[in-house]
Amino acid sequence: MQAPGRAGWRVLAIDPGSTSTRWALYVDDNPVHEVTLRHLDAELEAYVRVWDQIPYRLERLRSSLAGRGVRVEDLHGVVARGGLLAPIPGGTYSVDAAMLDDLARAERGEHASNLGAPLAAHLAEPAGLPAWVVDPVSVDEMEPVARLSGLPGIERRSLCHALNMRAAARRLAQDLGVPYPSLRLVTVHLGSGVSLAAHRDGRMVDVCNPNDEGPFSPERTGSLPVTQMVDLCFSGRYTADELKRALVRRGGLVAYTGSRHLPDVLARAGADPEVRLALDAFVYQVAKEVGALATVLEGRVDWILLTGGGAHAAELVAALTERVRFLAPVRVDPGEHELEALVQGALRVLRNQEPARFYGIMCGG
Ligand SMILES: Nc1ncnc2c1ncn2[C@@H]1O[C@H](COP(=O)(O)OP(=O)(O)O)[C@@H](O)[C@H]1O
Ligand SMILES: CCCC(=O)OP(=O)(O)O
Repeated sequence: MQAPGRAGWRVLAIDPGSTSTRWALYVDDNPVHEVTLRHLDAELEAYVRVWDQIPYRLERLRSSLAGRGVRVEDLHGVVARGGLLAPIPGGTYSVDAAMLDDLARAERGEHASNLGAPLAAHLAEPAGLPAWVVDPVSVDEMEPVARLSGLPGIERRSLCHALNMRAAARRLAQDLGVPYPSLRLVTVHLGSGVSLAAHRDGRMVDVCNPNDEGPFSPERTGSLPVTQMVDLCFSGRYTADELKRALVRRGGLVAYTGSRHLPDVLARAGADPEVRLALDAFVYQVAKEVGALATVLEGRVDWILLTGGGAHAAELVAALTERVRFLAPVRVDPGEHELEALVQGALRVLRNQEPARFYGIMCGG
């Protein structure tokens, strides 16, 4: 691997989302460029599968990089958001054939983050550079006791906003001047989906998967009463795909209020009792899950950490804090910082602070 030289480590980070591809160039810990490329529905709907978007997004990335004068051959590596991979421990993973194979098949689901590894590899490989993903959404460090659902054959799945929750946990540890593994934390990612995790000994020993369970979110239902759900499945009103989409994209706050945007919901809550009830129920359910994860940590919680875009909403944060502060002090670290978290993961490898892991080896490939 190339040495950093006087100019420092130059890392390109890529974060593909459902309606955008964001990229950033960092030199060491400092951002030089941060760019969001927007993708219109009309541009993406031509692609049947998420994987089919690779040439289109790659072309947009290449021309945006060229427009800013960024040359791939001047970099030390390319890092991207990981996708719906096999359940693996957290860390920085080299993009390898087994990973690309898994993402191309998308057996664990279609998600824009599945594009991170192939985009990074397409840019890095011709220049002989390493490509990595960091803390993908499928990070799984759950204990055996957390996996049972109550029905043999259905296991709880560890899917969550691992990258942002772990990065916020590391920032908290750094600010406190203690190692991250020494902290017992409950983290809450307040995004369009709400993920939670209990952290102990540097591992997320239980998580709340926003697509399957826990509180409702700005656009997801979370847990539902199971017998009523069975009736809905057999009502003939939806195909399986339609129902899944409704649960993860059109459930929760947007279903009750017509909006998935917290500032909008908060602004209307004063005058509209139904919106107020939906907002109160959202806060109630998130707080209830914080309490559940506090019991995973036997009540010994050092901090409750609120992060994600929703943590910018002061009224929401105040209401949530009011309900959970009896458990532990609450720290607010708003925003997603995913590009920065990706770069930090790459830098830990470049600086030999952590080895890169190999997906194929981890998954027995
Ligand atoms: N600056 C902000 N102030 C208040 N609410 C915000 C802010 N940014 C995002 N949100 C809200 O947080 C929720 C999650 O949004 P976002 O962070 O964009 O999530 P995602 O990336 O998961 O779609 C949305 O309801 C959004 O309206
Ligand atoms: C599946 C957990 C991660 C997640 O929900 O990501 P998005 O909010 O980006 O869909």
